[in-house]
Amino acid sequence: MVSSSQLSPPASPSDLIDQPPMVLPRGVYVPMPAFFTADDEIDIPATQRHTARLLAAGVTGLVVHGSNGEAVHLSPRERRAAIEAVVDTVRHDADLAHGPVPIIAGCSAQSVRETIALCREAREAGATHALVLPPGYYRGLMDRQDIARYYEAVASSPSALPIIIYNFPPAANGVDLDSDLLLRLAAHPRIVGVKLTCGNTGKLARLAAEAPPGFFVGGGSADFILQGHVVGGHGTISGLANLAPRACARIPELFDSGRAAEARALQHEVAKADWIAIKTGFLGVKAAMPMFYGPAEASCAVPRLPFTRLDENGEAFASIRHGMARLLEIETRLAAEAAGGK
Ligand SMILES: N[C@@H](CC=O)C(=O)O
Repeated sequence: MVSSSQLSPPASPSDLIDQPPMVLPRGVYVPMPAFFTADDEIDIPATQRHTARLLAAGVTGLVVHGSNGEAVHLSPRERRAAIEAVVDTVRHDADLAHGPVPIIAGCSAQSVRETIALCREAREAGATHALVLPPGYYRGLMDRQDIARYYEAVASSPSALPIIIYNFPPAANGVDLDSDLLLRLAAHPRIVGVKLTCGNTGKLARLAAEAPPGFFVGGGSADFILQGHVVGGHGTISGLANLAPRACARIPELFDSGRAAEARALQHEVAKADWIAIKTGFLGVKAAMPMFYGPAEASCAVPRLPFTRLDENGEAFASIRHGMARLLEIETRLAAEAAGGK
């Protein structure tokens, strides 16, 4: 799924300073869950297993510490450990024939200073980009100028990584950046993309039309991959791709090869399953891991307190079992086809 050779291999932290921002290739980016051991520590082997499986599925890039990754539950030391586990797997992946993989770290904080510090730590751990929510805690005191100042100051710091704006209003106290502000920010040379979890495909179309070349306009949920692609978006950064990376990638491929009806039919299935993932959030994605990857991954379903794993006899779990069954069939078929084609 990587379609660009513009990326250089993961560099040592000092190499990344002063380099031009890496352009994100079109494709499927996966915001990974955080995995915990029975002792509530970061589960490095589970993190690496999942990284390897996503790479084998051909995903374009990985996101550590997005909303699916329980970033707000992690200490700085744990954030670093998870990024390093992913970076290490990517660097040593023997099957990685398709080139370097962007590793995007969630680096959201409320002040410019703290956000830059998170970016610096993520860069030192090997991340290539930072995914940053607008600050929302003091929403009532902030105007557009403050939001613009926040992003431009972070992006201008030599310590920061290239920035991807994370427009997800429910996670930012309702702050929803419009296309005028996003286009202003896209002009900054180190603000290199946006994840639109707001689901506003009109905004997505305006950005695809008017953002500078190389600015990545990504949908932020799997339920509008086709809609975003048709209007010129560059891909998706979607939690559902943890479970069905091949189905997510297949939608634009079908469309581009002139099979629009099949692309639409697949998008319908993905959107139905994604609605379950949207309603159950990271708990649902985690709960579905053993369904998609086998009972040995049951420990992956465990979140950090105050959350608890979904009750296997409860309604939410039943909705996952039923609502994702068709997607599981499709993903299994696509995986078999890929294996057969090798
Ligand atoms: N629905 C979103 C949630 C966070 O951005 C996703 O799919 O990742």
